[in-house]
Amino acid sequence: MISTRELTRDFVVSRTETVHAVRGISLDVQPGELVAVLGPNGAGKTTTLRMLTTLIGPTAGTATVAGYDVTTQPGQVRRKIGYVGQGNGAGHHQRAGDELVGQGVIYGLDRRAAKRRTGELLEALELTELAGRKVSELSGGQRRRLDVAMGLVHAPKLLFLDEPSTGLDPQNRANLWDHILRMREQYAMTIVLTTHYLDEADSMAERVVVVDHGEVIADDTAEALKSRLAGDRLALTVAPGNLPAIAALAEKLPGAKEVVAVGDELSVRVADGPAALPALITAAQERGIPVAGAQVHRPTLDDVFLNLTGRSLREAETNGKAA
Ligand SMILES: Nc1ncnc2c1ncn2[C@@H]1O[C@H](COP(=O)(O)OP(=O)(O)OP(=O)(O)O)[C@@H](O)[C@H]1O
Repeated sequence: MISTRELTRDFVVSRTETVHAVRGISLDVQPGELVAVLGPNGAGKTTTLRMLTTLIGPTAGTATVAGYDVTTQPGQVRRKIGYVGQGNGAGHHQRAGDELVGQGVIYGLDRRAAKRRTGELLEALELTELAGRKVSELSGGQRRRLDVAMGLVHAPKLLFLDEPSTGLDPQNRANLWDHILRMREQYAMTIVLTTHYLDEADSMAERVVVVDHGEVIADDTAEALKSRLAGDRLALTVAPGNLPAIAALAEKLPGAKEVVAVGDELSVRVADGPAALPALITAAQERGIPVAGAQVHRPTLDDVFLNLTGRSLREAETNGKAA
């Protein structure tokens, strides 16, 4: 569905400064995949999406989207894809239903087909009762759902969503996601989205592409990334006097690293927490070391990012760091 090779985009900001926003991204997306592109502010996510949706051209490299080349066949690409940008495009004084019909006509549907499609989408996104409302009168969550409908009016098989849930409260985020996943089933779509919500990428996407400083630094399922790059952390509570002995046992666990004792707790990073924990407790019992408490902490995608870059994605977000 998507194939890029060394896709690159520079922005010349002044005679002395060029921003290397995207530095040679090679990516393949198969039909039906749901891919989340994750990275801190300024990582190059939006720029990549803008190239794939033909809004801007690459400086170098190639990209084929839905069978067409983004540089030489942008018109064909646009007809095949849907794009929901950040803070999207519905006109504020238009009525929601009219906006959708108008969008359908722009995409070449005749008025009747556009109205039929509008009815279908309004229903699927639970907006039917709001069709007569002006866009400016919709809530943030409703407006975002309308944005998604706008991107789907011409029934694309490939949908790009740029930070679809940014600015929504948790309830509206969950609701938007319900709708997106339902639409995906209904229309058998491939979806590529950008997000900086770690939990969202983790739970929704089957595949996570981590981008930093304009490059892909990891690309796999969230589960695989977490177990390969971060591992689980075991935390055992024992009497302080027993910490050295239990630390020695922890060192022998498969894939053990970062063995740290703090207070009465021993922490160790292992490849497979649920398997390692009973093994460690058994070994402790055999040596007569009582274990007062034990927990397995599964890693987050933030642990993965930290592991890859030495920075936390959350910190990078808070500081608003740019590439
Ligand atoms: N039109 C432009 N002119 C100059 N620099 C740009 C332009 N668009 C983007 N950039 C720069 O390119 C880099 C990548 O920006 P991009 O918007 O792709 O990041 P992002 O990962 O989408 O970030 P965010 O999560 O904040 O949306 C940033 O340093 C940004 O300042």
